[in-house]
Amino acid sequence: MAEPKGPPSSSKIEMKKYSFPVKPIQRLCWTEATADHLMTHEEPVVLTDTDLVQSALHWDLSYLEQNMGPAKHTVYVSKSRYFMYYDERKVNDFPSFKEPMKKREWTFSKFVDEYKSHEGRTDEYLYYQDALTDTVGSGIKHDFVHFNWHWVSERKKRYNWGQLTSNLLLISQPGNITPCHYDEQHNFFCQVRGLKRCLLFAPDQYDKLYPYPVAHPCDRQSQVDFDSPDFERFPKFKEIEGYECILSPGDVLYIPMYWWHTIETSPGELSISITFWYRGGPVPSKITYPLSSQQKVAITRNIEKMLHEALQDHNEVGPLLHMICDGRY
Ligand SMILES: O=C(O)CCC(=O)C(=O)O
Ligand SMILES: [Fe+2]
Repeated sequence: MAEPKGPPSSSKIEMKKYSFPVKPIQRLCWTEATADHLMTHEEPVVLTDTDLVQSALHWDLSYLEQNMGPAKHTVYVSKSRYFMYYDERKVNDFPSFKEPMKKREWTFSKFVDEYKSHEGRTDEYLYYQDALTDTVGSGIKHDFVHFNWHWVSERKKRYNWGQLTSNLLLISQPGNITPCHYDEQHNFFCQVRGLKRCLLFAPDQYDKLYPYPVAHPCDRQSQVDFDSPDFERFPKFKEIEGYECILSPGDVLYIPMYWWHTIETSPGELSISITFWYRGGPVPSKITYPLSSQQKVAITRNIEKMLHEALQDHNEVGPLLHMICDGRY
């Protein structure tokens, strides 16, 4: 079968230029054997023809404004185009930590008003990021019920994933960027409106991406500034190699658990996306060795958490790890 026609490449739609090498993420009709092979091996793939969120492809700001209901929703406000996630529960342990963005709780119509008044501004940017819940009005409930739940639950069973945890609705201003991080869940990332460029890095690139310590509010995020990498602090970033795709409406990107990703909205237009996040499956009854990079990342997280818990001070974790390793391993 011929490869399905794809959206434009990043070189054709003015997006950020990076110096590291990237390979294309394959774009395949979900019924193809190669797509199934990639998913089975927890490798990313852009799936076409899933109809997963077909019923949402008509969503735009005015439809959402009329149908989202009166509840409040989370909108992040940032002084730059970067929206780095941080865990509010960890902020108090790091007194010098500066929140990279502010969290606001707004009704949808307040968001739309703010969105319109922020168009063209270069001092402040907005990014709506909230879970779809049953507070939404009947129009959106209807669209939600008509997502391709049959298809997605068949995928969950086939790949032995755990339960669906949430569907995050992401509404981005043109040009917004989510910096590089990994999540501890599998994700069917669905593009509904506009274009997004996704750069992914395999879990074995961990040492080249220098994540913040687990106790830090920016746990799971890379410390490397991709626009001007500090090669003295992060020398292995010079060896980074990634994968790239551009998503257009109807595309579903499988982002496997522990795969790093940074996502950029095209500068041309607003973007709407919906995530389907699934927990990892149960530990297999027969473990094979050597362990995968994913399993090793899980181990490092547990070691860091255990030391933090035992020492009760995140400042003591590094020195203890050095005491164990320096001159020994
Ligand atoms: O689309 C984005 O800006 C970020 C999405 C993301 O990180 C995710 O779905 O895991
Ligand atoms: Fe993510």
